[in-house]
Amino acid sequence: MTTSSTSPRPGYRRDRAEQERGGLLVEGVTLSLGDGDATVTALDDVHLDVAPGEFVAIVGPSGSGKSSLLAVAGALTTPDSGRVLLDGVDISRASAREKARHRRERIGFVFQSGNLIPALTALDQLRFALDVAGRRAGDGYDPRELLDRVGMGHRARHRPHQLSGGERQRVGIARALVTRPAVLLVDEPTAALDRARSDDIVTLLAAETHEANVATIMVTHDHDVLHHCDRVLSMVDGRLSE
Ligand SMILES: Nc1ncnc2c1ncn2[C@@H]1O[C@H](COP(=O)(O)OP(=O)(O)OP(=O)(O)O)[C@@H](O)[C@H]1O
Repeated sequence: MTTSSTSPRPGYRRDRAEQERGGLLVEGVTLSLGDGDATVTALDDVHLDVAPGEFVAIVGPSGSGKSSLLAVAGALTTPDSGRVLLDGVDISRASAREKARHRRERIGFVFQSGNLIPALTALDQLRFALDVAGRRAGDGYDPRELLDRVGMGHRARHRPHQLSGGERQRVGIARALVTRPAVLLVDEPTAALDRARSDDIVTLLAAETHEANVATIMVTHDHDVLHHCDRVLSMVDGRLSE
């Protein structure tokens, strides 16, 4: 697809000043993976603008580049070209140490099945995330209040093996949000859940995106939950479109 100055790029909604103030801006990002003849263009001139409090879903076939986009937006992979701005700061060219700091302090990740630490209670999962980010009491959300907010206050002392899949996912969402990140990156959150639980979890993600005023990107194959999202974008062959 060709973009020109007269046709807005997919995912661009806000003016420059707003983009500089907050949220996530992916600007002309290209990423190749592999070597020599086996090189694949995983991301091909991708533009994406997600405002604070906005919930954006990305759908697309297997191998289209969705995970690559999350990796670039989460400062896990450095793009070949383009920029990734978090609250107006370009994180794509930061040093490895700076990127790690952004991941701990400014970016929340939610994975398929919660990815909780087996030995820790639900409450300690959140406390640990605050510790790792170097946060003190009052700096970030109160872990107990946040567990209540995601409907898990009554499971605060339970360990992951004592929780259902949906409950683990709720704790995973609370853990990702406890540091008050600017961006929440969510990878297939409903893959391990039945339809009713899936709907509950994405309802919660939508509510928390607005409550925490975080810029959320969710990659999903689950078309039944898309009505909870503010915007749905498609990824095909490394290109993003509305
Ligand atoms: N480490 C790698 N080395 C080489 N090619 C890779 C590597 N990781 C991914 N790719 C390729 O990059 C392209 C994009 O992959 P990506 O995992 O981002 O797609 P996806 O849309 O997330 O797929 P899925 O829905 O199956 O998770 C694919 O063609 C994939 O084969």
